Amino acid sequence: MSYKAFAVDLLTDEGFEQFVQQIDKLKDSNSKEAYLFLQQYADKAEELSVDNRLVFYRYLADTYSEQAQYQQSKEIADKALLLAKNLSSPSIVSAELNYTRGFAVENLGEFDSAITNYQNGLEIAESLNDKKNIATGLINLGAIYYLTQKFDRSLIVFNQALNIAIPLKDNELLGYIYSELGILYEYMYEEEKAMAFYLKSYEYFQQAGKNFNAYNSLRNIAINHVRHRRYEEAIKINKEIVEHEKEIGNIEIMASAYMGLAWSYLKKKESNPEAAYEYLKISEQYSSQGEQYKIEVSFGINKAYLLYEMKKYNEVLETLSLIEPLLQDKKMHKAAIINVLFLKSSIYYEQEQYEKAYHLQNEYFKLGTELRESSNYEAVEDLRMRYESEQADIKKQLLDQQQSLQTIRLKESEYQEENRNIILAFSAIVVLIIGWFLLRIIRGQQRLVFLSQTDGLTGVVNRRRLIELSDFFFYQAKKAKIEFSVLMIDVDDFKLINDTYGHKVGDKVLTKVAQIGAATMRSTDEFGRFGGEEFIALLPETGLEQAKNIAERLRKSINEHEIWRNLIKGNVAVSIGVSCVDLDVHKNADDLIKSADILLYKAKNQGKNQVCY
Ligand SMILES: Nc1nc2c(ncn2[C@@H]2O[C@H](COP(=O)(O)OP(=O)(O)OP(=O)(O)O)[C@@H](O)[C@H]2O)c(=O)[nH]1
Repeated sequence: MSYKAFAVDLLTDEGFEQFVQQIDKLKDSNSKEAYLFLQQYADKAEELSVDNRLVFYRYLADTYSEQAQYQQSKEIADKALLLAKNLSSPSIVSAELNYTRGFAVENLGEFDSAITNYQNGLEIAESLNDKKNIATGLINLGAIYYLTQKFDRSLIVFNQALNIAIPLKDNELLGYIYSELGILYEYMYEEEKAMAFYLKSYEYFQQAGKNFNAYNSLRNIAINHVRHRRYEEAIKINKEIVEHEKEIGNIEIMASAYMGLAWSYLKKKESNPEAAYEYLKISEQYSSQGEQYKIEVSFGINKAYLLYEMKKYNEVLETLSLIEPLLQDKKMHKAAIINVLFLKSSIYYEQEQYEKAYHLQNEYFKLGTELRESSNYEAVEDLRMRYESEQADIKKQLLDQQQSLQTIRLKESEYQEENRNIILAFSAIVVLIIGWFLLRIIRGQQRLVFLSQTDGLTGVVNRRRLIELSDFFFYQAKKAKIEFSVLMIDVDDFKLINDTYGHKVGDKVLTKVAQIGAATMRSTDEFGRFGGEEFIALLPETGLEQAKNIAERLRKSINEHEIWRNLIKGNVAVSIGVSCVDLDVHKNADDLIKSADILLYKAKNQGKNQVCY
């Protein structure tokens, strides 16, 4: 359907209901056409009654938002909210206008103002006991919370929304909640759960006939694929998306589809930087059409990363200089700033401007730690478990109320199969723009290992990094119930080596031990210097038995190495303590390291040059 096919005299109080129905249809099929259609009537709205005028303005503000014209959306919503003050009793359209305004300012980076609007809207909806709008307000609040890293609050309000939406059986609402839960789980590094929620939201939007939203859910699925580095698949899907441009009619999705293509072409096995650059340019054209703060920042960061990968360092700095003012003015979440710091410090490092690189890198780590601490993943984990079991209970109750559980399950599985086929047929996804921030942080942290956390003498990772990594592996082991072992390694009679051959030789011995240690490890392990003549090996996804074998192999490689002949008389030996995570005994990574240390001293006491576990 085209907006031109609409009759022009539709916007009257008498025909208003019909007008709204038509607009709803048009919005579902093509948001750009709905936007163009409403534009034609903007002047005519003055002739409507106050009630109808408010509804018209809400639609107008909504379509502005859908076209990423947030400033206009905000202005229209402000005008309408002023008008709403004249109403004799509160109307639900005031709640909706608050949500619309909140969404606009959220995308302009004004988070506090957005929270106020969402809370105002929620209050009105509650006073009118309008369940759907209460749920909508909760969804909006939940999204702001995860954007500002308050994951626990976000989880709470999404679950409140879910508890309202499930009995209402409102597919559109459920689509929104699952989509938001998907993003939240993505922020919490729960990739599989995120994917499951996106799929659910896709299914609900499909059932609700919400075309644009369904595409948006598919776009969110994309980030999941990209995180797993399935670039070929991402290319196929992004190409599908760009082919459906007319149907989708949204510049944000287009900008991110082309950005997704650019990344995939650059990072895939047979990298194609030229194609990547071309796609980057197309993406730039789309993103420049919108004034969306999120697009501007995200696009800029993505562009900078791509240029960095292409080693176009001056262009990277130029791009970053355009983003930085946006970050200073507005309260965007810290992830964006972290990315800018990382990129700048990496470039200064490449350009051998070490002092600048070091300075920025310190800021990067400080902010990274703050971000991690403020996120408080463990507390969220407990909440998550509670809510997931609660949801499972609610679902069971609902099913119990209907026919026999057996038939329903059968129907469900048929339905899921059908949906899976639809998804496979589409296989269309685009990158979720905010999600890129997260992806970039992970990469950033990996790269900076080489810049800062290396032991100056031996070249292996230093104590600080070992502690960070052990915390991370321990958290993973606890969360996903996978094993994690630690080897504590100490050079035997090292004082004697120092005293006999001097400190220089002592240093060489330490360097060689580090080199042999690092070379003996698997690619997933980390070998580093803990201090003095002590080393640690971190072995993620490794049980005690396997860790013992690795420790023994390491002890032998060091003790039997030929290199010692050139340095000292006899061979260098090490003692090793081996400990594997036992959640009944170890509360954190520090406990685990202490266990390994105790076993190391047992090995020393039993005669050195041996492994104890
Ligand atoms: N050359 C050199 N020596 C170091 C370095 N760091 C610590 N040391 C020395 O390592 C020696 C460690 O000695 P001890 O703790 O007595 O241990 P040990 O002689 O290895 O004895 P056991 O551990 O019982 O086998 C000390 O003399 C330290 O001064 C370093 O970076 N370079």
